Amino acid sequence: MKNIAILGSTGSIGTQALEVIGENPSLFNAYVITANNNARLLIQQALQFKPAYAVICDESKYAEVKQALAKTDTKVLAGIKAINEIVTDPKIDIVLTAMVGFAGLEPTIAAIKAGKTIALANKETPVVAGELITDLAKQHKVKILPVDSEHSAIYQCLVGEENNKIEKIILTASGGPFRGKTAADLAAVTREHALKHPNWVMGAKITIDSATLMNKGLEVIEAKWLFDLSADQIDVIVHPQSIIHSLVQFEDGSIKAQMGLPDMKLPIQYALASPDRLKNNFKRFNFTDYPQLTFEKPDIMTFRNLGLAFDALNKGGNMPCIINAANEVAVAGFLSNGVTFLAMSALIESCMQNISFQTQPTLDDYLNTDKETRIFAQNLIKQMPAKAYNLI
Ligand SMILES: NC(=O)C1=CN([C@@H]2O[C@H](COP(=O)(O)OP(=O)(O)OC[C@H]3O[C@@H](n4cnc5c(N)ncnc54)[C@H](OP(=O)(O)O)[C@@H]3O)[C@@H](O)[C@H]2O)C=CC1
Ligand SMILES: CC(=O)[C@@H](O)[C@H](O)COP(=O)(O)O
Ligand SMILES: [Mn+2]
Repeated sequence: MKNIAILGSTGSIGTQALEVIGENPSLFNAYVITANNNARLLIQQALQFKPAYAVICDESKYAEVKQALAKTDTKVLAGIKAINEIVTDPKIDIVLTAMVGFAGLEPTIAAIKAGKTIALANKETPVVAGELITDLAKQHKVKILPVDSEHSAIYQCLVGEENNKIEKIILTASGGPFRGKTAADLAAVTREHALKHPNWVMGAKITIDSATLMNKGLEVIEAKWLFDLSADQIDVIVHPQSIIHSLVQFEDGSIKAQMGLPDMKLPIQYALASPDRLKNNFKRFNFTDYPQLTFEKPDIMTFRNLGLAFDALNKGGNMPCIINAANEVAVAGFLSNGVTFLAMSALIESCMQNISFQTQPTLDDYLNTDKETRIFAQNLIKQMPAKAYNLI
């Protein structure tokens, strides 16, 4: 029986992880669950899964959760510091990082330092601090098992290939809801359009990232660190059906792909059960339902974020941290209707040009870069009319 700490149990990945745990009660136990402020769902999950701990980040919701769980054995904690502490509990086997955004960084570091296996969904962590995280994982002999579907695909393709060199990897991208659109079309798109992903149902932030292709940019950086690759070993191909989740090309030219219907429960289950595969009743892929699997080049002239992410990867240092923070502010601004779709790339580029660059950042430097970038980006949003951004 593995004890799992699910950081972000109330989100898209978190709720699907609980489904996987519920389907395999003899293998997995939800030992810790956490939410940012969704107290109602956290309470429901605690009543159903009976974890040892339920943590609510928003301290103003503590009393509500505590009262609702008063007659249970679940201990209730509050605040982000409580998450950093609870991940070190000796009974935890795996920490599933399913929180969204930069907030995932410190709990992931705390969990690695405590020697916990990491099931990594929070891609922002390796984007911001890939070198620091992978060095720490080596130092503490900790496994980082990818949950992101593309990285899980690559990881699965690499099983049994430990002695073989990777020539390159090919990350597949759906192209998002605006595939094929021109910049003029994009000037008028709304958050409602952008939130309709063609193949996946996910949290709001990653869904917008998919629409701008920033998700693929973040995944390129994530892949660099998880698989120790250089930027020119990472290709991106648009595959609108999201059936091939990614591919690895070895030095003999042979390509291995991992395929399946788009369903995050599979990579979540694979990470939790690793190295085993578990029998399940997930819907199976049928070739005749998909007479065409198609592939095309990403349009990086229109969807500028993918190119910006490659620039950040090539520049290194704290630049990926800068694009991550700028992107989080841009996406929040777009979701609240204050920033237009095209303005998001302009905002990110402006942050890349203006925030102090550091070649060898420490954790404190990342924390400061994140703060500095958010303030700068928020000021840009306040000062400049959205229309002006649209013209850049
Ligand atoms: N959804 C997907 O299919 C995929 C997601 N990922 C990655 O997984 C991560 C989670 O994504 P997803 O599940 O879609 O996101 P959601 O927005 O659906 O869920 C986010 C979770 O994190 C919690 N949370 C949000 N902000 C904070 C914070 N500041 N401090 C602590 N907890 C917080 C939320 O709590 P509350 O509910 O209270 O707000 C919620 O439990 C992201 O990094 C994403 O890129 C990767 C591949 C696929
Ligand atoms: C499910 C998952 O891993 C997402 O990251 C998904 O890949 C998003 O799709 P695109 O970014 O390819 O549109
Ligand atoms: Mn992905």
